[in-house]
Amino acid sequence: MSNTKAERRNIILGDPVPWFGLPVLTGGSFDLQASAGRWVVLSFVGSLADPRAIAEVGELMHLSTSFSEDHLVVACVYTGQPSQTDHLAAISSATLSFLADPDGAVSRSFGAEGMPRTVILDSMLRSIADIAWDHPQGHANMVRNILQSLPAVDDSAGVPLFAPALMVPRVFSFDICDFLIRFYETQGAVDSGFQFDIDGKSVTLSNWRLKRRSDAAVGVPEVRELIRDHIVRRLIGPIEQYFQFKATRMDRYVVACYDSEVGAHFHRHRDNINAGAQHRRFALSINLNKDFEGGDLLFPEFGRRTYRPSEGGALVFSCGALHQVTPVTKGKRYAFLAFMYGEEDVAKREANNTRLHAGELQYTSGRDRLFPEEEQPDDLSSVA
Ligand SMILES: O=C(O)CCC(=O)C(=O)O
Ligand SMILES: [Fe+2]
Repeated sequence: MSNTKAERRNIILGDPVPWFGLPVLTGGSFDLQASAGRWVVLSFVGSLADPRAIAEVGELMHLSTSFSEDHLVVACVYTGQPSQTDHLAAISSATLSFLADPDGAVSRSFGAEGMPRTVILDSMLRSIADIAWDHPQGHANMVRNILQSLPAVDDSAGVPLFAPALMVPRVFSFDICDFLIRFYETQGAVDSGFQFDIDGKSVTLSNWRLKRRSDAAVGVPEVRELIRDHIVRRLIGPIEQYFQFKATRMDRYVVACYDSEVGAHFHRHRDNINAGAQHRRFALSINLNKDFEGGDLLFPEFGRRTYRPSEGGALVFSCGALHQVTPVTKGKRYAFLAFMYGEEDVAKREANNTRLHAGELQYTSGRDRLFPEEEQPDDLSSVA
């Protein structure tokens, strides 16, 4: 989303900054929302032709090499149309990227019009520093001092951080867990794709750098019923009690497997960002086994603490939360995965059908009901 109409705006320290997406000069794209959960350094350097821009970027490049990508990332934002990008490809890294802001709209929205500057964000994408090139103590000097003084994200709040996730043990019995693992092994699984938005519409593509997992969709009515029944009896209550949300719909019943043999993992993402996924409210992960290493959930905005549901236990979290699954390093992690939402989201989901690329599964309300007995036959509901 390149915000072409953005007005000039000054950053208010402490406030969240606007999310944006921009192309990376060396290929791919940068999404600010997916970069949360670490210190983010946005350096608006103006035109690549400016010799000072080259000098400032040199300083940032040097600095970026001393940090890990879980701690800090630097993105240098250029305006105009840079012609030579080969040397940028050579110095790009996990902690340093170069973004194209051809019409300067994003730079303007960060107050960088006229005076290049570096804005530093915390793990929740709120600005903690705004350093202009004309800073009296020197721009590069100030940036260096700040970056070197930043604590680990885990220590950045001054108190221990916990993700707003609900852990509910014993939703599935061990027998159901074993049954679902056998179901996965006998039914056969397919490579699990990652959703991208292309031209405003969502499409599922395979990208093993972002996600490596195999999924078996649960289509058999009796198995779906077994799952639905346990979720309704054991999980809907706690979700309502602790999150004040009545989940009445659930979809994407999948048994997933993360296999250490292929370094299975799921990179940082949010579940409700894509055009066709905005109806999703809560994500549900139920682990089906425990004999594996790695494969933990992590919510980077709340530090590097990891979360692992017990065998048969559920972890429920907001689809708006940034999360990732760490690589499985030993054995296989099996999990039942689904998304939950409510009656008010059905219309949104139906409308989202037009925001799915051809070939994506179109939604029809019905099979996602958690309380099918409450379904009103159409002919009755239309009787005045
Ligand atoms: O493996 C998990 O527990 C979470 C998977 C996930 O984040 C997703 O499918 O969107
Ligand atoms: Fe997810």
